[in-house]
Amino acid sequence: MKQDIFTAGSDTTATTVEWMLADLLNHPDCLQKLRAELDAVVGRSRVVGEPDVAQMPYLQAVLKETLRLRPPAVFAQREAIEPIHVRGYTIPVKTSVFFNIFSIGRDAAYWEEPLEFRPERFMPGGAGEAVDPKGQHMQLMPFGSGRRACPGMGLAMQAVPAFLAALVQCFDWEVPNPPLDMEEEAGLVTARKQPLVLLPTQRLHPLPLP
Ligand code: HEM
Repeated sequence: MKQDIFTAGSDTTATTVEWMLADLLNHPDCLQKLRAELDAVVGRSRVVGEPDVAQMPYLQAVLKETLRLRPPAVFAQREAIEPIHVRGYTIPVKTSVFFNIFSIGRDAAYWEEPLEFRPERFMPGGAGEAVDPKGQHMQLMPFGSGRRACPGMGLAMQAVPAFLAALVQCFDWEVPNPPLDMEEEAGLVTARKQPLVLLPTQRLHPLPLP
């Protein structure tokens, strides 16, 4: 059980932080907006933390957009406990059924220009404004849904954006060899194919040395 929690909770969260940062670096206008929100809500005299996340709608939108476009867990699996009829097909009892979380988030029937990284779609007035990623809306279910949905989703929705926000607040990030390669590695967790190599420059000094 402990092993399950560590395995399921470490790669997923680390990968999400990496993709968030990479997508922000590819979209400097989004990075600027996030910095402006950080300056307004937190300022520069302390490090952003989990309690700030609720006051930062743009940060939350960046997280949701990353989970839509680059969900770390690409599918969820269930077993039919009785025959199910879907669109003229019958799924027999005991059949494994896979939900393609990756494709659902990129479905053009639900998401305008689905391959574009656009956190604004989750901001007030955007088409995704009311869409909750925690398994209530089928067009976005990065944590799965139902009784076996991810039990770490509440933690992830707090800790991941707080960590990313601290990276953006405390450092400027330079891409040594632009453009960033955004290819995905096939696997249980969709990691970056190439490691995210960046050069950090300190931007604020949250823990001044004595
Ligand atoms: C961005 C972060 C995360 C994402 C996207 C994610 C996604 C998922 C998904 C899609 C599932 C399968 C759900 C289903 O079948 O309906 C799952 C299961 C699970 N997750 Fe997460 N997860 C994340 C973070 C975490 C964290 C932080 C923990 C623990 C601290 C965790 C623990 C688990 C466990 C134990 C399961 C298996 C649940 C079961 O089989 O009943 N996850 N996760």
